Amino acid sequence: MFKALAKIKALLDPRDYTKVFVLLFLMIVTAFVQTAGIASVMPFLAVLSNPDIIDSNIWLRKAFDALKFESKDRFLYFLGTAAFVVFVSGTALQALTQWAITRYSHLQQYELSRRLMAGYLRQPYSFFLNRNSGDLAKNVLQETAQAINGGLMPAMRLASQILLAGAIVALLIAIYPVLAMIIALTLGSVYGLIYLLARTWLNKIGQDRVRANRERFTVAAEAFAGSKEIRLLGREFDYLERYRNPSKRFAKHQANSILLQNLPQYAIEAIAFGGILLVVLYLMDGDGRIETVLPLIGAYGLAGRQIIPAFQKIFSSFAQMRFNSAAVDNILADLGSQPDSIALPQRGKEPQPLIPSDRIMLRDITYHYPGSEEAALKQLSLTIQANTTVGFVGPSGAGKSTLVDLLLGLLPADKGEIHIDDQPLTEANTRNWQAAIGYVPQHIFLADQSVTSNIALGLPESQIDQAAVERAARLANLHDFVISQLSQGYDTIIGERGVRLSGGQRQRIGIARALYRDPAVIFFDEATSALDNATERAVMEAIHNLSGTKTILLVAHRLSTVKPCDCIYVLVEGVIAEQGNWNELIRREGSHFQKLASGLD
Ligand SMILES: Nc1ncnc2c1ncn2[C@@H]1O[C@H](COP(=O)(O)OP(=O)(O)OP(=O)(O)O)[C@@H](O)[C@H]1O
Repeated sequence: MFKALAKIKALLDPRDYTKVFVLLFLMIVTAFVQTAGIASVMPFLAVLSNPDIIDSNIWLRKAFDALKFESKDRFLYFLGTAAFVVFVSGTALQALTQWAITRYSHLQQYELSRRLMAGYLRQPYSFFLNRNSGDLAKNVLQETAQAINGGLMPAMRLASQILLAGAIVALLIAIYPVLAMIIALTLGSVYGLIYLLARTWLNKIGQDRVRANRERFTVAAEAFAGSKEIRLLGREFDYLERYRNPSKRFAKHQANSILLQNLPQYAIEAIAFGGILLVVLYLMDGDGRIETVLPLIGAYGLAGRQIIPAFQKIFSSFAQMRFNSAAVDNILADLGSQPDSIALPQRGKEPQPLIPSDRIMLRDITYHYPGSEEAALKQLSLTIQANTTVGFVGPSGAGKSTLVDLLLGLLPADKGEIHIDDQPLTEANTRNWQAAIGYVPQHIFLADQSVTSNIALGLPESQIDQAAVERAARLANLHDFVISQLSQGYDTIIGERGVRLSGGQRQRIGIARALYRDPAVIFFDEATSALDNATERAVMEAIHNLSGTKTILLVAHRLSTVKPCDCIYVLVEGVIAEQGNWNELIRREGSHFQKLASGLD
């Protein structure tokens, strides 16, 4: 139990701990006032059934005299009104507590999902290589709600109901100890027994719920991302089947946990009804005087009305916390310590670009992908002179994209160093290095936004420099197309993943995006493969025109793309096999480059 509470504490924003104490204070006051409401009915019923009790009962006499009442009838009205006011205050306080708990919990849900999202965004790039994006989105959007609604909320409710039930039981003990003990023990043991029996099962279905949810999100994300291929292959039914099983398991577990939470209520209601009849008979069996019995019955009736739901809520909170402990664990695992995390850049505070003026140097770089035995890069060393254009070619799987990702500061080398001029690339200056870079990847990510927003990706509209957008679009050979063929020019929305554009147009948006910041170093990773020959020639001409003023690194399959490069590196199985300019390499007999040129490698 303490472990569960410690986990729930870890879900909270530490800045909000004091609010938990305020809530606890509110709960204590509520429990006290509600119990006072129950107790306050006793003097009223005692006087109602026998007005002469005012003379014989010392407390009633004192109150009657102190408040200077003259008639017993008026005193009775006063007692009734007082009981009503205290009772209503208790109920109002209960409503206030529930409101505060609900509001606090929902704000914590927002805060938790924001913290988790920030945590993910801070993760190193290698984290995303091993995680499913559908799973991450599900954790941020849905599982945080589950952890709060099924972990934090019930824990709060548990505290408030334990306080209330405790206070009522204490009152009942003060009135009639034996009966109070019987009631507390009966309720406690019925609920306790059901909980003990269901505990392990709740754990099991809670864990499977998390698994089933992950599976159904992954299948749904795959089905929509691959809708084209799935349709062509006619695999819709297979995807539906793959979705059906986890989806059904998920629904079943949710329903079963709710059913279990409510199940004892029905049994307890029957027991309670019989119990009240027994209490009445038992009390009447004593001295049997109505003025003694009626206040007790009244107090027990009201207490029962409060205590049974309180026990029910205590039980359902325990059950809910047990069922959702796997969801809480799942969030905490990702929220936990993130030793590799990188601080997010502050808004409006662009890091100072780290621009190479002399060279970019790699020394003895080795890199293994996580879980992979074979190194993708093996003791690779090379020097790129600043403001030159270099090309990387090589057979598929040779390590070209891996080399680019290391140079981009996205993957950390296992061994070796990268130097920008004389500065080693470290965690501290990676953001500065990245601020100097423009990157066009193999697969361009496009947002379902306007052309302008895609070129200035992620920037708020007010901060977009439209002149820079157009300059970049002209360089990428995109401007004429946007102006003449898109109905709303740069404001045209291009659809999810750019579905309303051709492959070549998408790639040109990617190129314009890389050029938008007017970077000093530009990486093209197979960036022109989707362009037709004429467009590629035009784009490459524009890019090569930048050489001399910028450092340009090109990864290419089409050898013609790297022909004008100052230096071409041939990568084979993670090492630089050959290097030189086009003329040198093409003349080398039996070289890898010759094989690549003739299409044999
Ligand atoms: N995320 C990953 N996890 C494990 N291994 C990977 C991962 N990405 C790439 N690899 C492996 O690393 C090696 C180099 O891959 P890389 O993508 O760098 O090659 P490439 O030269 O760019 O190939 P291509 O020209 O086909 O794009 C390959 O053997 C590949 O299987």
